[in-house]
Formats: sequence, C-alpha cells, structure tokens
Amino acid sequence: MNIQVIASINEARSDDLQHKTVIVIDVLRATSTILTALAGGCRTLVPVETVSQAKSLQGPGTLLGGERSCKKIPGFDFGNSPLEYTPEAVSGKTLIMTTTNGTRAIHKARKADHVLIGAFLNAGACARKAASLDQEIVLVCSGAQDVFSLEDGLCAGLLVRELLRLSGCDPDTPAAAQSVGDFGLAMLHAYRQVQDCLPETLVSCAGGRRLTKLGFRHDVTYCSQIDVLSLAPVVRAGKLEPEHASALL
Ligand SMILES: O=C(O)[C@H](CS(=O)(=O)O)OP(=O)(O)O
Ligand SMILES: [Mg+2]
Repeated sequence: MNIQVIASINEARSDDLQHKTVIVIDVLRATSTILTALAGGCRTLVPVETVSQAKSLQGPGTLLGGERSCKKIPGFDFGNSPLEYTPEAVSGKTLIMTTTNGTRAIHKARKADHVLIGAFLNAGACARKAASLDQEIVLVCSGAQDVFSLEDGLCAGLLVRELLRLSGCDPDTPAAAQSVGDFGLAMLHAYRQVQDCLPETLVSCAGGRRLTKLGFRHDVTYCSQIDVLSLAPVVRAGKLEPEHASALL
C-alpha cells in the first residue's frame, strides 16, 4: 500500500491527486465538524471555498455554517464549532459550509478519484474505507493559512498506523517506511509519542491555543476523541451525505 502524507494545502497540487484516494484532515475543526453534522443526521453537506459561494447556494431549507478567523460569519446559522451541530439543529437539513482551511482543502482534492473526510473522531472507519478502495492513498493535512498544523499531522500519523495495519504491514519494518515516506513516518512516530495525552497536546498546539483563547476549549477536547464516530463519508459531486461505515465495509 502506498501512502503519502502532505503537510499543508500549500503543498497539495490538484493535478497530482488524480487517480488517487485522498483523505482530507482538518482536526481543528472543519472535518471534525463535518463528521459531527453528518452523524447528527444532516441530509446533505456542501463544502464551498468562499462566503459568497455559500450565500449564493442559500435557499429555502438550507442552513449556512462556517467561520472566518474562528468566528461565525455574519448572517450564518452556525459557526465552526462541532458542538453547535446537534441532531436537533441539523437533522434532515442541507448545510452549506465554508471554513478557512478545511473546506478549501476539500476543494483542492476535487480531481482525486475519491475524497474522504478524516479526523480523530472517525479514524478507524476512515482508514477501513480508504483501504477498501485499493488505490494509492494521499493524506492531505489542511494546516492553517497554508502552514503545517500539528493536530492534522498527528491525525495523519494515526491514519498511517491504521492503514499499515489493515495492509498487514508491521509499521516498524523497512517495507512500511518505504510505503509511507519520511514525512509519513515522522507523523506516525509523533502520534505514538503523544497518543496517551492527545487532548493536552491538542490544547497546547497553535490551533488549540487560538481556539482556547477564543473560548472554544471544549471543541479542542471534543475533537481529540478517537473512533467515536463510525462514519466514512465520501465527497460525491461536491456534496457529502451520511454513509455509515457499517453499510459500506
Ligand atoms: O475554525 C477553525 O477552527 C479554523 C480557523 S483558523 O483559520 O485555523 O484559525 O478553520 P478550519 O478551516 O477548520 O481550520
Ligand atoms: Mg484547521
């Protein structure tokens, strides 16, 4: 199994993602929020790049969600806090979402054969779905403002571990090292180093500190939970719909 980890949107080139399975990771907070909304019964979620695109898709029965500078966009129904996307708020709804990094990364991956949404929350289900597609896998860490973010890299490290396990490859062998490359290997080792103190690590990294300062510390600890959602959603025709791993694998 060939697995590549890309450190930030800046390093991802759309053309290079063709014929591949891409997992987009934005732990804080876009992909964690998208997964939470879909798990809460949101019927369709449309990730878009800009605020004006989101507004242009607004219609009866649609809700707008997302952030700029971590804060809810004026006129939008939700910000980017996963805790806002309760089943009561989103069940049966169509959501249009735009965030600074995550929805941009999803758009960047548009030429890939398959685009999956990954986070700590659904790491196991996401790895199983990606492995079942039997293609080269690229993990795109969204990062923040085109720069690497530790939380996304750590999640990539966990996904690398899961994907290697699923392919029957011992992560500590030269064969594993060769199939993930040096950056993927670095993320795997980084994840192993902090796996027992993930919430604290996420609170202490730059994105976690920024969110904590703005009053979103509970978001950070929520997003550090592993495998609490068995959802492996795939972007189809620019949209996401709930697809439970149990129905797919
Ligand atoms: O809302 C978030 O957590 C971030 C904001 S920031 O630009 O990283 O400060 O957006 P996201 O697209 O979820 O990374
Ligand atoms: Mg982020």
